[in-house]
Amino acid sequence: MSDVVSGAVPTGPAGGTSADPPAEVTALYGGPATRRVRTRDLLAAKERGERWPMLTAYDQYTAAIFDQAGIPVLLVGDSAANNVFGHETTLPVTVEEMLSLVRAVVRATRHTLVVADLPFGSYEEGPTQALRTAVRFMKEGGCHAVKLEGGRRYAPQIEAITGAGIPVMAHVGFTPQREHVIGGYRVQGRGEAAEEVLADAQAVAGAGAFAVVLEMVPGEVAKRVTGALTIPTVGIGAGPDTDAQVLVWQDMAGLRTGRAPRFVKRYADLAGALTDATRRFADEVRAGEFPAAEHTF
Ligand SMILES: Nc1nc(=O)c2c([nH]1)NC[C@@H]1CN(c3ccc(C(=O)N[C@@H](CCC(=O)O)C(=O)O)cc3)CN21
Ligand SMILES: CC(C)C(=O)C(=O)O
Ligand SMILES: [Mg+2]
Repeated sequence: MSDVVSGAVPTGPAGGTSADPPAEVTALYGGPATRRVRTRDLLAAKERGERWPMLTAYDQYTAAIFDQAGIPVLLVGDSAANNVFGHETTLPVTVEEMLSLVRAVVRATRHTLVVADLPFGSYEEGPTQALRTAVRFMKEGGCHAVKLEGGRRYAPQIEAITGAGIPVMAHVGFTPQREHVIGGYRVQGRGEAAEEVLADAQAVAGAGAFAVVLEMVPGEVAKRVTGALTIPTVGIGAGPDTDAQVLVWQDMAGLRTGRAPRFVKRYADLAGALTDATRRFADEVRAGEFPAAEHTF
C-alpha cells in the first residue's frame, strides 16, 4: 500500500468502529477486509446490477462523513472552482489548487476510491500533457484515479493515462469546461445527437476508461448508453437508468443557495442550519452570553 493510503489520518468518530468499512462499501468488494474500493469492484457491481452513489468532496470533514456513510467513490471535482473558490465557471481552477483539495480528501478517507478531476488546460494539448498531469495527481495528490472531460477526441489521452497504470473516469454529454463552445448549460444528445453521445461513450470505453460520467443527457439516451457499455455509467441529470449517480455535495445537502439545476435533489438544508447557528452565535456574543463559565479557563 502506498504511504498516502497507509498514512491516512484517522478521522472517524472517536472510539467508534471507523476502521471497519460500512456494509454498503464491503458489499461492493464482497468481503470484510479493510481496503479501498477499486475500479474492478465497480465493474463487478455493474455485472451484479448493483447501483452505487458518488459525491463530490473537497475537504476533510465532509470527505470523512461520506466515507463513513458508505459512499464508495468520491470525486474531487473541478467544480471546486464554483463551490470552493467562488468562480463563475470551472475554467479558472488550477492543478495546484486541485492538488491541495485532493490531498485533504485522500487523508480523510479510508474506504472510498478518490477520483481527481483534471482541470481545464491540464490535458487538452495531447497525451503527453495529459499523462504528465495525471501522474502529478497520483504522485502528489495520492488519489486513485483521474477524470477528464471529452469523448472521441480525447481517446488518445485516455489511452496514454491508462497505459501508464492510472485508471481514468471519462465524462461525456454536457462537459462544463467546454460551455463556451456548447453555448451554456444545455442538455446534450437530444434527437439525432444521441448517436454522438453513444459514439463518445463507446470511444472512451474502448480507450480504457473504467467508468463514464453522463451529464445532462435525456434519460432514454443514458439508458441506451448504459446498456451498450460494459463499464459503469455515472449519471448527473441523466435519469434513473445509469449504473451510478453523482451530485455535487453542496447541492445534495442544500448548502448551496440560489437556484439549482433541475437534476438536483436536496436531502438536507445545511444552508438553513448554518445560518441559524451563525445567527445564534452572533446574538449570544452581542448579548454577552457566550462564552459562559464552562467555556472559560
Ligand atoms: N454546485 C454545482 N453543481 C453542479 O451540478 C455543477 C457545478 N456546481 N459546477 C460544475 C458543473 C456545472 N453544472 C451545471 C450548472 C448549471 C446547470 C443548469 O443551470 N441547468 C439548467 C438548464 C438546463 C437546460 O435548460 O438545458 C437546469 O435547469 O437544469 C446545469 C449543470 C454541473 N456542475
Ligand atoms: C459534477 C461532476 C461530475 C463533476 O465533474 C464535478 O463536480 O466537477
Ligand atoms: Mg468536473
